Amino acid sequence: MTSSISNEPISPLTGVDRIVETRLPTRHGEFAMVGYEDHLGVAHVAITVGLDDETLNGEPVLVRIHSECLTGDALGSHRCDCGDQLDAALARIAQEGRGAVIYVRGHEGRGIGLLEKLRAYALQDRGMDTVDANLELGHPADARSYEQSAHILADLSVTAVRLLSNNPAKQEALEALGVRIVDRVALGVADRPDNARYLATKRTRMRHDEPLDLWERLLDGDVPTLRDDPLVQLYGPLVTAGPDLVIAQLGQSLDGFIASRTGDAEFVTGPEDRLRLHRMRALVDAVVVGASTVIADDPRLTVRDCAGDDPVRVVVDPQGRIPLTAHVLREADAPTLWLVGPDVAVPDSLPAHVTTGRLATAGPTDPAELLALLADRGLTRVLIEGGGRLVSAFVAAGEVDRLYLTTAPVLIGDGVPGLRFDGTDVMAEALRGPVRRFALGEDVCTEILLQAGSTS
Ligand SMILES: Nc1nc2c(ncn2[C@@H]2O[C@H](COP(=O)(O)OP(=O)(O)OP(=O)(O)O)[C@@H](O)[C@H]2O)c(=O)[nH]1
Ligand SMILES: [Zn+2]
Repeated sequence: MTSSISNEPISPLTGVDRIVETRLPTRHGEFAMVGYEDHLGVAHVAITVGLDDETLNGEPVLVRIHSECLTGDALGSHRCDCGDQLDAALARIAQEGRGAVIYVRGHEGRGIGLLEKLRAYALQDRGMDTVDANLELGHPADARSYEQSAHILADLSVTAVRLLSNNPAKQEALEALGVRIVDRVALGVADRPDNARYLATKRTRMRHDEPLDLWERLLDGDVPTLRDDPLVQLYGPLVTAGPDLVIAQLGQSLDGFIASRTGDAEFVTGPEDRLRLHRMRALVDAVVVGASTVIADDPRLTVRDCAGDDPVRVVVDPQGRIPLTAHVLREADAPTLWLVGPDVAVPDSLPAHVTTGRLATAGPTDPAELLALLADRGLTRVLIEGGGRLVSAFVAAGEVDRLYLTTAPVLIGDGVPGLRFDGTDVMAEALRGPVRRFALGEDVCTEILLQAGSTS
């Protein structure tokens, strides 16, 4: 039992009156707003964008039918996901440039009213789930009717809908009222600790969709409009950056070392930062390291801690120093591009996953030249992963768009330094950029926007 929705075709007797039109500037942009009154005297609003366009012509329109929820929408309650969904729906529609949010009043508490919903909350505080709480109070699990929504859609000349909802029963109820729904678009917002049980109940007992994995969505290039989700905040800009992107990263101690003086770099930063690194690998075409890093750490450079494809592993090795036993040369778990200087003798028979390329000199590699070499091979989204010298060269050359420095709460005292480049005499000339900070377990990852080219 998921709804008490009437299957009656929509009738003019239960129609809505269009009362007023105005505009609504919001942080998502400006919307048109239409106020309606239904036959019971309840007011509803449609918040729309791009619908006055003559070209609408039967095109499916992105629509959110949003049930009033004072606690979630207005008070920001985390007991439910309504506030996040409303925000995400407005953002999505604004982004698409066409669509409507129909805000249905009288739907409070799945149609049982505000005070009854609060009574249901009180029962849930004592352990009952959201369905049983409604039943215990003598209500159906879902008491909503969608007739006013169907009428409002008709009034807006929307004849085909892409419904933003995770609730198949809502789609069925609207279809029973004659609304043509061509697609149901998931409105994925992240679960929160406070609403996890409620959302789980909606999934198991009310047929709501399973949550979308945010990371999988980001990998697909889809950036959900969850402004306060750390995953979206940290990786969203990398997903939307387009085909050309150079990022660099280092994990270091609070006193600025990436390894001890013996070169031991194991566990400088914690597991959360390691996951961050694997995610960044998954978002680029190529991950670039210097020969010293391969010699010291023998890294695999693959994506293992999260879903995602392995990037091409690029080793910058102008003097041909890395051993043939290095993991990246020996193991075919991902393609490797081994870049060596003009005079380095490369063995004839290298494993099939290894390609070689020639650098112009045996001296320090010019970052711009290296990026051009990678671009020639179609590798235009690049992560400079380490070590300190390579990252420093890229930063100093002004070739890094975003630098990620994770600092761990550990003092090494002496060791392999992180960033070192020709400094400035006065602080006013020091390299700065807009920063964002992300707490990763005990570590702090600082992102600095360096805007490639700004320092050269
Ligand atoms: N009775 C009751 N209503 C609740 C509870 N939590 C949220 N609501 C109401 O549920 C309504 C929203 O319904 P949901 O089940 O969250 O979502 P939906 O509209 O069916 O589906 P989506 O389109 O995916 O959002 C709002 O009116 C909320 O006030 C609860 O524990 N009990
Ligand atoms: Zn709610």
